[in-house]
Amino acid sequence: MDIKKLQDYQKHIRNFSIVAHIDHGKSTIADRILELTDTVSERQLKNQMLDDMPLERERGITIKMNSVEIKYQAQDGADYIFHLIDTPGHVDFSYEVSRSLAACEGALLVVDASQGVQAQTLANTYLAIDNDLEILPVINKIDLPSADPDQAKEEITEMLGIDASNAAEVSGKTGQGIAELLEDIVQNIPAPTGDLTAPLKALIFDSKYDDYRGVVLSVRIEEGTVKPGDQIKIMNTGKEYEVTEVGVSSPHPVKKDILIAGDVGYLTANIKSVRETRVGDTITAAENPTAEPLPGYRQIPPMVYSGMYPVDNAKYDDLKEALQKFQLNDAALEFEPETSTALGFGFRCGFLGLLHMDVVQERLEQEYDMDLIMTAPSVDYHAMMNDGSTKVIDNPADLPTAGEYQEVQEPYVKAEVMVPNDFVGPVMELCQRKRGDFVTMDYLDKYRVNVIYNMPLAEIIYDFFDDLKSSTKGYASLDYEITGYRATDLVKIDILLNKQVIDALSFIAHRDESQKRARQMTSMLKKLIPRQNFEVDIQGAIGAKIISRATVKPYRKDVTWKIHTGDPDRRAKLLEKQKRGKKRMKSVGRVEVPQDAFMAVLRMNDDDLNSK
Ligand SMILES: Nc1nc2c(ncn2[C@@H]2O[C@H](COP(=O)(O)OP(=O)(O)OP(=O)(O)O)[C@@H](O)[C@H]2O)c(=O)[nH]1
Repeated sequence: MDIKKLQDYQKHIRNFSIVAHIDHGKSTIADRILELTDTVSERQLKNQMLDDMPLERERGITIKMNSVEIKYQAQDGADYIFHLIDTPGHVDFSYEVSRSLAACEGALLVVDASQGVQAQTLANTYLAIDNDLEILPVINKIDLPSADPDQAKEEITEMLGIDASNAAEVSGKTGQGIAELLEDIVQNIPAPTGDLTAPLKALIFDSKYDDYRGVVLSVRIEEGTVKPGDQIKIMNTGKEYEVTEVGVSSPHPVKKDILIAGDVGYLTANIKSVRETRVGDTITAAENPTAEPLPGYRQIPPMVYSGMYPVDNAKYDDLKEALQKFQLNDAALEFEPETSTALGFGFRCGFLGLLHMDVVQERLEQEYDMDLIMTAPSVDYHAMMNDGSTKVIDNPADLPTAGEYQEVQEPYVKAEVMVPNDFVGPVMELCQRKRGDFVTMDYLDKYRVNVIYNMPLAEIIYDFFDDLKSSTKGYASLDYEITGYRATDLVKIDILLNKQVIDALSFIAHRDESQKRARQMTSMLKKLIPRQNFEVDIQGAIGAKIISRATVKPYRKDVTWKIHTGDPDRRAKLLEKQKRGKKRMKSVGRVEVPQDAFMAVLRMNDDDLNSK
């Protein structure tokens, strides 16, 4: 091994991430960089190359981060190696941002020239600062007529304390300024400095299960080197493996002979089981281990829980296996078995937020071919029991009956909403309606205000974000963090179908709102539960007291009655459609309940009730 050569190579590495507020153009800029450096040929370059999961493309959001090795010949004539690590932009995924930043020396801070600094810009910049990264401000979308790069620079300097006077001005759309940005990266982001001769010390920042190669680990080598044939040890578990392959993603896997301190790449070592590695663990050499592991990652607790059940009860084991595989790619997903009298055997799953929950459900259905019923999301409550113990309730059905506990506490968040002045009124009105307590209001500049409220997490996870967008014409941005638990006056509302309590439909609400919520829920269920050949009686109850009711009338004839004499093709199609619809139905007692009904609690907004 020629150390001099490797040291010289190391000096030419630049590891960086792109951080931004959602939609400010991270992925677009990444694409332009890939294109300009010929990392991907034009034929290969699909829009937003880094977002390779179908779901990401569909939704236009970056969910899992990816790293790409880019070769760049700078104006000084030398060849540089960039490792660009993409990060997700949604609040639900900030834990992944933090993970990817730990693998970098620098970050491009992308700010939309027409929007300026927004909530997630602040949050992500703080994560970058926490990781001691060199931050390069980049003003994007300068092609827009509404762009005001000087204003954006001023905001970065004032609000983040980062000198942005020399910030790159680019357009991810037209490619303007990207060439200069590449030079900026070479000049301003420091090269990694890890000791090449020290024992191996590498951080696992992501892992992926591959049917052929087993677990593929994304690693950042901090010290030493690693190559195929080396014996490695995972420090957390003490387990040893022989490295079978190392390489980089470019963005497709490219094998390499060796990875050295400063490299960001992948490693395989016949790691078979889902539970053998954890993102955040340190890898070292088995024979000559490093003294101390790297700091690792904070385990981010789930914020939202929901029951997940196979539509077909016989698929329980398949679902278990799918969840286990899935969890390898998604350290934030938690699950444990649970049973529901209504739905049978399933799992209680913990998610980072509603978007995360949707993403997990959709991917399990698409990639693992599962048909799932999910129950309404809930936060976890703490019940202070009469005997002095604390019971954690992540399933509303488990809330003990009144009298058995002293009080129930719910998680609270500090919510920061950044809005233009004109919308302060509607934002405050909304926060108040969601049981928020006003904390303070900071005027950021002439135009914008940061409004801070303490609010129950349960109010945020439902439709707060959508309501916020619609009451501010999309101008507001939201950031929140859990601050603790508070006792509030909560009650459990049970839903009965034909006099039978359906545990999967129970939910928890504030007592002041319980009557309204129960009414909304029963009328929503009336709309969602299809007619059956008998009457379905829907009731909302607190304990034994019925507080709302609705009835689904029986149907008279089968759906094809209108066209009995008509086209047989159409009749067949209609029956097929009906059958497909059934896939997502669950028989609860005798009543067929569709998936939507279990999510009805999410759709009980005021408009629906007012329209009654
Ligand atoms: N006019 C203009 N539009 C841009 C520019 N850069 C990005 N966009 C558009 O802005 C939108 C968001 O861009 P993305 O690159 O997906 O944003 P992102 O920050 O990666 O978003 P997430 O991955 O969801 O966090 C897309 O519709 C882009 O086409 C630009 O320089 N000019």
